[in-house]
Amino acid sequence: MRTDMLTSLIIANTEKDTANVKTVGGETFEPMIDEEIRGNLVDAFVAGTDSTANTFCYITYYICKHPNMKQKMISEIDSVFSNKPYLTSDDLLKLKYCEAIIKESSRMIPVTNFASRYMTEECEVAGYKWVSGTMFHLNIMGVNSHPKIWSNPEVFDPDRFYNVDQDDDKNKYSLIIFGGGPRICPGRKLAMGELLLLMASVYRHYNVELVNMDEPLKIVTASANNVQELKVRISPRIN
Ligand code: HEM
Repeated sequence: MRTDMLTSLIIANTEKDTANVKTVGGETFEPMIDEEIRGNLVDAFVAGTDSTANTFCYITYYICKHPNMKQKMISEIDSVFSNKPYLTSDDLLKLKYCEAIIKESSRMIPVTNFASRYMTEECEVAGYKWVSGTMFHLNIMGVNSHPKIWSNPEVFDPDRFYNVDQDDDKNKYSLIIFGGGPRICPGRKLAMGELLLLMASVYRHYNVELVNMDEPLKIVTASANNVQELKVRISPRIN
């Protein structure tokens, strides 16, 4: 069997031998019908395209504004590429400074400002009782720029995430670009892999510069923070 997403959706919960129904802990799981498979694919395209494309624009903007950091990133990319024609998934794990840049760019401008939760039961949050039917909006932008959590939150500084313990509480709960809990973004690992590969592939071969270094990033905020325009000058690198 191939391991692509469509195959995985088609064979999900399919017993290979006889029956098409699987029972786990008394619950029955059946293969998805075509509409469900289509729905999952549409979800992935809708949630996974603009999010990653916009994040790549934020990254481009911030590193072009900070030439020293850009140079450090390029040195890392060159050292991991070495003389290889392409990168493996293991190589991507070595791009620690690039990963820090992705996180810091997303902290400065998250793709979405809010994640929402609808309470189906009465609950207690922050010492208050809330009735069933309450809708909570998690303020992602607010958390990612909270001065109690981040020193100088308005300053772009990838070192916040470079060579630090990724599992400490601050990293786990204070940077919520992908949401959290059972509804956390299911595409987060794919998105990180895509962004690392794109950064490495572009900056290995090209110089990218902002056409106008003084122009602020033009963003239109709807459900996502969409980059309206980002003019860059691209030229081949001379190695
Ligand atoms: C940089 C890229 C991305 C960012 C910043 C991002 C961010 C988010 C956020 C904040 C949520 C809400 C999570 C929550 O409510 O706790 C979400 C949900 C979701 N994302 Fe992503 N995402 C990205 C890429 C992707 C990709 C590549 C895919 C799929 C291929 C994807 C598929 C989804 C889906 C299906 C949901 C809804 C999950 C649910 O409601 O159970 N996302 N994403």
